Amino acid sequence: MDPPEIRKPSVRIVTNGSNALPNRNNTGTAKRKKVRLQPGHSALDWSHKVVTDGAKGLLITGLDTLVQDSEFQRLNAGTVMNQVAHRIPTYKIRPLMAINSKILKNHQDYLSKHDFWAVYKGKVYCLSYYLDFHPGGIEIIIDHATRDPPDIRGAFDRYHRWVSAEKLLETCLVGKYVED
Ligand code: HEM
Repeated sequence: MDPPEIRKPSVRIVTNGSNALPNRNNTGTAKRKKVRLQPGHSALDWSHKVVTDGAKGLLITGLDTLVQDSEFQRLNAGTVMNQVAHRIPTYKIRPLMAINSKILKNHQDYLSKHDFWAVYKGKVYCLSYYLDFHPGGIEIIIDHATRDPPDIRGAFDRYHRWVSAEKLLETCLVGKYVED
């Protein structure tokens, strides 16, 4: 018996010649583009860093300048300042520290990336250490986090709604974002 005839699909697949995926795929999320991470920067390495350094509050940069910032002192008088002075990890401080756009801008050193904070769902996170672990690269986060308004929630959801940022950045929490 002759083998069944194999028919070519009638749908023509059109590419732009660079193997790029279309701008939006059928799940409604945006084009995916992974970067090559440095050795020691896998998701597993990040989980380890969170429970070691993060738990001790060591994943937060810029605290020395923060406590001297008069705008920060104005917004966070009393019990919060006390906890910061006692070096309580910021993710444990209650009520959360209040950060406005003026304070945030002093911690968005996107050229050296040594002190980089971003707003996600109304909370301020320190991404200085996480940036090198981000599978989508550093620039895309910096680009969105330095826009006005600064909340990266929309962009985040367009690329990976399924990722739990709150969990990944649990110990990178600086405080809550407040309007000026
Ligand atoms: C403006 C904000 C952000 C944008 C536009 C963005 C974009 C991207 C892109 C383009 C990728 C590569 C997608 C792929 O090919 O898999 C990616 C992957 C990823 N990003 Fe982001 N990202 C943002 C913020 C964040 C933040 C704050 C976190 C962590 C808390 C994060 C966690 C991840 C993870 C875990 C992956 C891997 C997802 C997977 O493999 O399924 N991203 N991101």
